[in-house]
Amino acid sequence: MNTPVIDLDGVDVVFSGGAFWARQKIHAVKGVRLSIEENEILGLVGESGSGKTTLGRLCMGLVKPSRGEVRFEGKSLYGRRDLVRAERSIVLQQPEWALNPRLLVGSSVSEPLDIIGVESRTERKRRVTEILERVGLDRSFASRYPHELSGGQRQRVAIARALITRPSFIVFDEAVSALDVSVQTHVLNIIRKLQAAQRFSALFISHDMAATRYVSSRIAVMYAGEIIEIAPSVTFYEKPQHPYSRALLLSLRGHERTQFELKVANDLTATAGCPLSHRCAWADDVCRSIKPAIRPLNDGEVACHRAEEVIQV
Ligand SMILES: Nc1ncnc2c1ncn2[C@@H]1O[C@H](COP(=O)(O)OP(=O)(O)OP(=O)(O)O)[C@@H](O)[C@H]1O
Repeated sequence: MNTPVIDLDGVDVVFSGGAFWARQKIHAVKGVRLSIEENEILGLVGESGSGKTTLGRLCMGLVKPSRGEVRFEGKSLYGRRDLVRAERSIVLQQPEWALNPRLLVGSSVSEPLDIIGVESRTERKRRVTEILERVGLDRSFASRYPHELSGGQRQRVAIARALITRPSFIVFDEAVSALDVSVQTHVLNIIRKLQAAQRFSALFISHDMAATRYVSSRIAVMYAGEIIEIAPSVTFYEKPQHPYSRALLLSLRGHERTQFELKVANDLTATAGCPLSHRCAWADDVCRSIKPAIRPLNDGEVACHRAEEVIQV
């Protein structure tokens, strides 16, 4: 088997939060084991505050694990100066964070070429034109300023900037969430086409289950810092194995009543058992007292004592 592009091995992240007179520990990521294979887009879904962005930042080497290890192409991401930054890129929700308002689009898009030492003006121009065309913008956009563009066009420029060095791994963190639905579909199609052309691997972080399905080959569900289900996209959307994943999908399909109280977001009441037991209609005494470990089931992995029964219904 090939070495995964990204490999998280038992990773924890603990932040210090709160006011200085009442510091508290925030356990944002807990014991995560996850790998992203070559040429794969892994979708990461979960409620606000579940730890998705922290996981994305871990994969970029922007957050240091408090425990465990993050490997990029088999090598630890930390303490290594030889890992080239241009091999990993990130696309955020607000393209404004990636684009300098005082720079022409062409200059913003070509900037990352400095990291890989592309100095020839002709070559830089050629690469900018090529990548702009790949995101559906003609060469005239290179001589415009970000404020002259629509939100969707700005996000396409941010994607072009992230991809110009041909990174092998990209994090899309809520990259289409701020766009109108019709523009969203257009940008998702561009991501799919670019992935097919440049064959990068990616972590696609989103609240939006439909957008995630559209681009991802596998789905991971996060809750309170933990991965509670991972499965191939096809089977996940047909037959999710965790009651929480089922509830997320039912709410997507417009069902208001699910076995979960999805509205009680971030109610992380401490329990010795399953962290979801206080919200789950399936929970029994075992769920309330013993924490389920994530385990293989069918063609995925799930952290639920009663998953075999859940998938029968
Ligand atoms: N730098 C930080 N310092 C302290 N706490 C942090 C930091 N970054 C994140 N957190 C906390 O870690 C937890 C997970 O946050 P994170 O942003 O990873 O979640 P998320 O699932 O991406 O949420 P959202 O969808 O709202 O962006 C939250 O409780 C958050 O407040």
